[in-house]
Amino acid sequence: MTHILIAGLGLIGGSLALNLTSDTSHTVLGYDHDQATLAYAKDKRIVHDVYESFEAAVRAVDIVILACPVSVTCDLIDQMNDMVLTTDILVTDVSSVKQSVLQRAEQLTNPRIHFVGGHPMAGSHKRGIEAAKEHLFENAIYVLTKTKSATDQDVKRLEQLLATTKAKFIQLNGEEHDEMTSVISHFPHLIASSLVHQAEKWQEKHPTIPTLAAGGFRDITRIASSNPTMWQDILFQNKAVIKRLLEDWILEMKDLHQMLEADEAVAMHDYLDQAKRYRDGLDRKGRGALMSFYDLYVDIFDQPGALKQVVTLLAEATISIKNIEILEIREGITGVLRLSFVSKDDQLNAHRLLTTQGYETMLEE
Ligand SMILES: NC(=O)C1=CN([C@@H]2O[C@H](COP(=O)(O)OP(=O)(O)OC[C@H]3O[C@@H](n4cnc5c(N)ncnc54)[C@H](O)[C@@H]3O)[C@@H](O)[C@H]2O)C=CC1
Ligand SMILES: O=C(O)C(=O)Cc1ccc(O)cc1
Repeated sequence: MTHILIAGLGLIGGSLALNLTSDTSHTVLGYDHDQATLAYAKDKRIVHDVYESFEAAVRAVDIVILACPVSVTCDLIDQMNDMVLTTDILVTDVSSVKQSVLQRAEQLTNPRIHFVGGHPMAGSHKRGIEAAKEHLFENAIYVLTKTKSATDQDVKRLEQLLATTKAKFIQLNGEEHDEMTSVISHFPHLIASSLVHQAEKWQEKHPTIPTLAAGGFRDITRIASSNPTMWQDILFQNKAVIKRLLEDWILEMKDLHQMLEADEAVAMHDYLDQAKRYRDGLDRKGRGALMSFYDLYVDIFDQPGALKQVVTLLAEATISIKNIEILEIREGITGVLRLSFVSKDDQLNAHRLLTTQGYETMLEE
């Protein structure tokens, strides 16, 4: 029997708990500072038992998963270092930022603790245990980072433990991780929020702005609806990289301003074209750092009956859909469904099936 502690039973900790309890050889314990979260976790059997004391919980297990906000995770590593432990413990985390966590982990002097950094690169805009989902990490990239207190065997053990998540593991060092996640996750978050602020400011002049905010604006600002407390923590924990990206971004915006000022239409076209090429290529390169899928666009009419029809057709043909998004649709008017599939085969089979049924579809190549 492996005894596992999850410290921080929110969206990520709760989702991992749901995975780990599905294996009967695991006893999963939970620790959180929020009483209601502990009560919910126990009541819904998301964990086998809960603890109000972090130290008591650590003493009861062989493996600890730290799933609190990044700054709290750093403090918990320090607390574990001061504990007198009688058995070896494999410790990992789930933090979106790695260097600040690894810095603490590399300072560990407690010989009982073996630390492997972790980051499952999937989530949602929701927070808290009630949003936890067992399948949250399916096909997602799960980054692992070895520290000097851990062996390759520890990394393997963690991969085996987390195999039920169906995530894909890769190893990166902290610097690589923080630079890459800044580019594709943390910094875009800041920009999404700034676009929303811009819309809100312009709404003073044009009150109908929200009515016009259609597909493009909604697509690019979706992540601005995420948990502000968590993102504030991430941005400050990864401050050095974010500041560098922000400086580059400001220079690039100045270049764009200059192109308009000087009527450099060709340069602007090239800028947009180069972005389109790179963006189009991302989906073809298989799974990115955040997941990429094989997409199919389908024209539909008259929601929600039409949506049900498409989903039923695909379900009957056992083609599984990973994600559905409705783009720019209003009741009773033509709309576009974006269906995402995990494999190229599913995408092509869905394309064939729906076109033979008379649907107008477009494959994202
Ligand atoms: N939300 C997302 O999409 C993703 C988040 N992460 C990382 O996962 C970690 C957790 O994020 P979420 O689960 O989304 O947040 P969450 O807000 O859903 O859960 C955090 C949990 O930690 C608990 N907590 C907070 N401070 C605590 C403290 N001092 N002592 C004990 N418990 C405390 C909260 O009560 C809550 O249950 C963060 O480090 C985040 O960077 C990683 C991948 C995706
Ligand atoms: O929903 C999205 O697009 C996300 O960006 C989810 C997410 C949030 C934080 C992470 O560290 C990893 C993934």
